Amino acid sequence: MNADGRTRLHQTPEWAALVKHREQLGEVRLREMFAADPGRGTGWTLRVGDLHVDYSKHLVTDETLALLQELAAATGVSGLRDAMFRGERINITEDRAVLHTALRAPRDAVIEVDGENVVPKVHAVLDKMAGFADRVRSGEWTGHTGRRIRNVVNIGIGGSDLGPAMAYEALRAFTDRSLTLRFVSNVDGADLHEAVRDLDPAETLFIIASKTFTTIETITNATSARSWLLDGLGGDEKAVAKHFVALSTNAEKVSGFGIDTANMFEFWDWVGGRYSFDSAIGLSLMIAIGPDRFREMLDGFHLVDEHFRTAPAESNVPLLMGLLGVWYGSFLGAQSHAVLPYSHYLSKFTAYLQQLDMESNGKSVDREGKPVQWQTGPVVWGTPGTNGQHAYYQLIHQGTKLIPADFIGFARPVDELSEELKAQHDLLMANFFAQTQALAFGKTPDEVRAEGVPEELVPHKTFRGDHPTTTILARELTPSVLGQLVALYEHKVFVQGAIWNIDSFDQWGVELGKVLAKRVEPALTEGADVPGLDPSTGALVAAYRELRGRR
Ligand SMILES: O=P(O)(O)OC[C@H]1O[C@H](O)[C@H](O)[C@@H](O)[C@@H]1O
Repeated sequence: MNADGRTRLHQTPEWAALVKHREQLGEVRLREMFAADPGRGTGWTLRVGDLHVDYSKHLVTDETLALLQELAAATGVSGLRDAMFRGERINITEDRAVLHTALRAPRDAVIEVDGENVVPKVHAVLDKMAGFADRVRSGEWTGHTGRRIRNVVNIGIGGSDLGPAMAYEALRAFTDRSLTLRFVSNVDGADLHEAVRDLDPAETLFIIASKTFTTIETITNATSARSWLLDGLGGDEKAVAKHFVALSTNAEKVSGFGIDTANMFEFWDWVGGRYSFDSAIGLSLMIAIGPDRFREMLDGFHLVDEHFRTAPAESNVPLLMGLLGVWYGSFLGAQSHAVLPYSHYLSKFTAYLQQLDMESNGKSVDREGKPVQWQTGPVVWGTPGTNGQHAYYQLIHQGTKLIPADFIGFARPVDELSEELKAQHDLLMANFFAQTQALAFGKTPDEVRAEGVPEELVPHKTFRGDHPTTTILARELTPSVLGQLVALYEHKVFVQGAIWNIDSFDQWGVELGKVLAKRVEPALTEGADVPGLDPSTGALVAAYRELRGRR
């Protein structure tokens, strides 16, 4: 029991019912479940927007799903969801509203934070971004020497990098191919070096993306980028105004850095970094794909927001995906979750989801600050599927770990591929379907024997199967579909955080390393003493100084 009288999650009857169900269920064999219910393949599918979602290959029965839904009801998922959409301060440790859903609301929507409708502000910034993006795209916005902008370099990290970088890759086929976009995040100077070494400063626009505008990696890279620009353009400080814009919530720090706030695109503290690429943080993407495509993407997000907000529990896709994750993590002991897109364009999608999911739900105290007695967020990992097949799928198929996976694929390749390359798409998707089939149904020893395999090799060539997957299939990867996919995962993460009773919207876990880095840096550069440095790190610092040629 908590101080406020709430029963803790693992002590609720709904949790106990799932523990008991798990014991009674024993081994789940997908072959048997499909044999008993041949309609499972067509019946266990849902549709949201353009996404066809198949969950038939999961280690669950009707009863499992019913019990999970009871857990969601008992833990107040829908109440917290409604509070989020209403703009209540559900990020309790930072005392903030959580309103990324307002970023994609239509112009006439009304969403209030502290009595103020934020939708007009959202659209005012979107309009300002659209005006700027159009001017860059048309060549009307020129650099300091009057040349048109041909290169856009986004400098940001975490939520100020991963979203636009991922979406730019995802929507490459919709981008203006005459523009070069690059993303710099790492404070390793090699990142900026490689990004600008072949660019002409006279044609390069830097977008400095930082919610707080205090992130040391970003400010350091932005300072170096400014030097590179000024060196290349003869040192006239006035050049900065034509080559630097900022995306931030912090006007004071932006002008302190030397960027005119007229060239700043604003967002607000109720937008979490990892939920921000549909805010001003998406400016680089908007320049690449144009404001109309960007709006299509926002409408895709909004469509899934509305689905999550209004669809009944049994057909609510983010709710279902969240519950399945809770089942595997909290009741079947899965530690990780693979996301495997069968699309080259989604090559950065899983990396993007890592921040979304792991920074949100990587928590070990509940909303009341008590240690959790249950598993929280999984390790999220994966790369585009076919590449993974030739690398780590072995472990998924025949290793000892339970790894639930999401397979994401598309029926059509992008239009601009040649006919020959388009024809390869069927082979790509044949792999997509074959893998989920093999994972679910495996290959029995008898099937292996029937192929004439010598007895001693039979165990090696047997596939147990029963590896659970969700299949998400859409016609093609458009801006709208990308928005739908991201919103689906945002809300999946929300559902899990709500059930586990953790604050999915803070990220205190990244703070300690930042503080310690600041403390250690003078030891590396000047050999200064670091008070309280532990012996292991102290010895490593000494070795570093020696290798670096500093004594
Ligand atoms: O956008 P910024 O304020 O520069 O923050 C960039 C990133 O850094 C932090 O360390 C947080 O962990 C992330 O949530 C955030 O997205």
